[in-house]
Amino acid sequence: MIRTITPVYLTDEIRTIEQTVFDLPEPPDLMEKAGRATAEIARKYFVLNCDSRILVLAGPGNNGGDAFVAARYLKHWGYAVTVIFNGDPDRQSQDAKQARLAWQGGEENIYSEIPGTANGQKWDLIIDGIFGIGLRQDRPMAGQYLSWINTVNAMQKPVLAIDIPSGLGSDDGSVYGAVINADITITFISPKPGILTHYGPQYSGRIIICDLDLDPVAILPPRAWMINRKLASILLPPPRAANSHKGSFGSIGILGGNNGMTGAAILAGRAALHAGAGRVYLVILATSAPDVDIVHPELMMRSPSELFDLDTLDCLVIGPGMGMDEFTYGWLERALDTDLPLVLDADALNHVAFHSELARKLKQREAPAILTPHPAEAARLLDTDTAVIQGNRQIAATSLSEKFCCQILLKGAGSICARPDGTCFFNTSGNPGLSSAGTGDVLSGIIGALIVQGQTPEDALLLAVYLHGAAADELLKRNNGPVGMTASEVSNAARLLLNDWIYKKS
Ligand SMILES: NC(=O)C1=CN([C@@H]2O[C@H](COP(=O)(O)OP(=O)(O)OC[C@H]3O[C@@H](n4cnc5c(N)ncnc54)[C@H](OP(=O)(O)O)[C@@H]3O)[C@@H](O)[C@H]2O)[C@@H](O)CC1
Ligand SMILES: [K+]
Repeated sequence: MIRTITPVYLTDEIRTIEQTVFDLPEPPDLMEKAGRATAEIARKYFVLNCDSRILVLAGPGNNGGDAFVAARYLKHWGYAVTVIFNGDPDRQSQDAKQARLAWQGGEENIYSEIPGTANGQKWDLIIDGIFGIGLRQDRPMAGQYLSWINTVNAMQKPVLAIDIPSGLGSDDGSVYGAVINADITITFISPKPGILTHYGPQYSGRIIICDLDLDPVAILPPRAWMINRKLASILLPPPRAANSHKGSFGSIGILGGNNGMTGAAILAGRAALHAGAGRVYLVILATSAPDVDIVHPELMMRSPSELFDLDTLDCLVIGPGMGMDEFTYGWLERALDTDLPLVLDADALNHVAFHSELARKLKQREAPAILTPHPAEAARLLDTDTAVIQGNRQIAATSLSEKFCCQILLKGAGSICARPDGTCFFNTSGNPGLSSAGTGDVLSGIIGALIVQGQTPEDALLLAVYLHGAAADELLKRNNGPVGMTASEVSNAARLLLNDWIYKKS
């Protein structure tokens, strides 16, 4: 299954692939392919005509080499192209030098500075080839390159980034000084983690992958992949059999909703219903817990002990709005002692972070568990701070997975699903509309619902994360967000989408 989906490589891995290709008896000209592909994307995706003026920024390395090649093709196709380059020609690689000379061989000029900002009005497209995966993170960006990036961003013109928006860390998605704000990023060989997570989704715009006619998976087995529509469709449950019954779709228990937070448990419960669970048992811990959810009376209310006495449960979601008192500690301990698949969210994670005996139980249990921390919860679990988590989300997610021997979903822009074997998946759906209270509760309900319907916890997690983000994207399309998007709407939209996908309506 995994072989058919899109791999994601770290910079070192891309370098290994590149070196393997260069060591071939007759290596392909990767820079020529990369530059030409860039020019083709410019022509295809941006509104250009024969009068269009294109500004190409070429940096000192091979990203700049790609830019020179792109400039040559675009010029050849009739556009007015201006190239800016102020690197040291003597320090260019052989390929980049050749690309520059081929541009100059066409008697074209090279300028060392972007013409004054007043002239910024004249560009129809800006191509960013300043830095790619070779951006040094130990050297703060300064001087002319910092100024180029700020100048381009201030122009607010269409921007195509080559390989990765300049200034973005290709492995971590951090901002190193300043970052080009791109409309489209054409990325080579594989998408880089940095464009998929942290600040990447904000600055990369639409991502177009160009494999340069290589089969990277055959060269280097990947350790990370993208979660996209293609992967989601592979993971979908089959259409329901005509003679199915509620028992066919499993029973989920959800425990949370302490005083002041009953909504969290209700949201998770409703989401589990919408995602197709056959039976949903809900424990609302609040002293004034309602006997029934009037909107969804299908939810079966139970006390905690009644829940644990059920012999039909297939998965337990524990934590949404649960609170941190000693009783909840006890219920979590009891959950960890079951052999049910568990989804641990919110305060269940905080309990694990603060009580080493719970962490030990979690690590030692044989049944699977999924932990769904947001960055602050992840920081507590790793005993660090949020900035460290966000500074390298992939490392944080894999460290958590290793530490607790569980699957981890590190939430936030570009959510990461990590497995204890060190592999991980980057989600590509979702938008800032999800930044509101309750969306995490909905997600935990969806994950659990897919598990009780028979999916492996691994598959359920990937599909749930993508579905949850895609539901938010649907709401965005209909202008129900990002401002004011609610968790309940995400839950409803997820149901629509899941049915659409399973029954191939879209
Ligand atoms: N891999 C592949 O298979 C393929 C790769 N290709 C392309 O090559 C790109 C990678 O090229 P790359 O390795 O030359 O690095 P790149 O991003 O151009 O930057 C290095 C230059 O920037 C400089 N520099 C760095 N940090 C800096 C800072 N903070 N502030 C200031 N300067 C800084 C650094 O200076 P130095 O450290 O040497 O002093 C050096 O001059 C890749 O992204 C893709 O576009 C394609 O052609 C086809 C296949
Ligand atoms: K770039």
